[in-house]
Amino acid sequence: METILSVEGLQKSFKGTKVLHDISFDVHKGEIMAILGPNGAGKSTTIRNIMGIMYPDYGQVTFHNHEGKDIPRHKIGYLPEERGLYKNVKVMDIILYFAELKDYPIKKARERALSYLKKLGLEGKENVSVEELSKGMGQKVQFIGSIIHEPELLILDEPFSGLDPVSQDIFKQEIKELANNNGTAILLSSHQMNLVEEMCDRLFMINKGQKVIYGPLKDVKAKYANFKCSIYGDNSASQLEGLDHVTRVEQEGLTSILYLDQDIQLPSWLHTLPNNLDVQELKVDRISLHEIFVDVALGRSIAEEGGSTNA
Ligand SMILES: Nc1ncnc2c1ncn2[C@@H]1O[C@H](COP(=O)(O)OP(=O)(O)OP(=O)(O)O)[C@@H](O)[C@H]1O
Repeated sequence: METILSVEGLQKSFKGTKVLHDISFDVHKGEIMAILGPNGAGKSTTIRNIMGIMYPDYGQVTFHNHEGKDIPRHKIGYLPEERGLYKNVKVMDIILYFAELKDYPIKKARERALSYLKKLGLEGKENVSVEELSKGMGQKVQFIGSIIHEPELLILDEPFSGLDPVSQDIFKQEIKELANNNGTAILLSSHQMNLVEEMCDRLFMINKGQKVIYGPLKDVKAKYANFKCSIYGDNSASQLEGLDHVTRVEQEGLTSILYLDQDIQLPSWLHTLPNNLDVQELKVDRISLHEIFVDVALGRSIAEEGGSTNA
């Protein structure tokens, strides 16, 4: 697997407060790598250090064999968290402006722009002024601007925020195609865990500027996605909490969710359930990436473990 971007031992402080502690990860050609974490975890600061908007106090960023200020940034595409386009400029002109900034041939850029406008449902909008677009439409134009020059590495900071579900699906599809068909290395920051779970190959989760989890999605799920058992029936929380292998219980109405520990053997555990439990319905699932994320954000077992899988 060819490494396109390598981040090693990144540290950054603002006014004496350390917000990044020893952040290290790679992004490979043709993969979608997610950078995840609660608000204020340090995702955007990491991305800004990669983009050279600021430089780290320690550590380094390597793109192919280029480091720091020598990185050829025209080979990188970037959709920043802060959205913004010049208002009284036509859609095509702003996209061509992005292409020009990256030294990309204008004729080719125009053809690509028309094709992407069509793909993203903005056919015929090329001569419309940016101020006449809705927020979501503007975001699509900015997205096109970030990929118009066929970047080898694409960094997307919260690409789905503010998009309706249909547009989210279109973006998701497009991002997957860029990775699978064009071999673009993609670093994606997002809070939409369901989308991340459907898209990413690997993930890097940080909390308070520190690595918590790093590895392929399937390994992360195998390691952290414990079973949970939902029971519909009239049961007391204290009885359920007393059952073997139950780490915590959440109740809403007559539904109880029992979170189970890693050591469980499911068939034998089901046999140990006492006969006096009221079980009208019972379902067992693995917890989702969303729940793994919530565990990390709330400092439950995963964060305490400071665990990582092998990337
Ligand atoms: N320019 C700055 N000056 C001072 N503190 C900053 C600056 N930029 C970020 N921070 C602080 O660094 C920490 C990490 O912020 P960052 O924006 O990287 O988090 P994030 O993970 O992207 O969060 P969110 O999900 O809310 O966008 C926060 O405590 C933030 O207040």
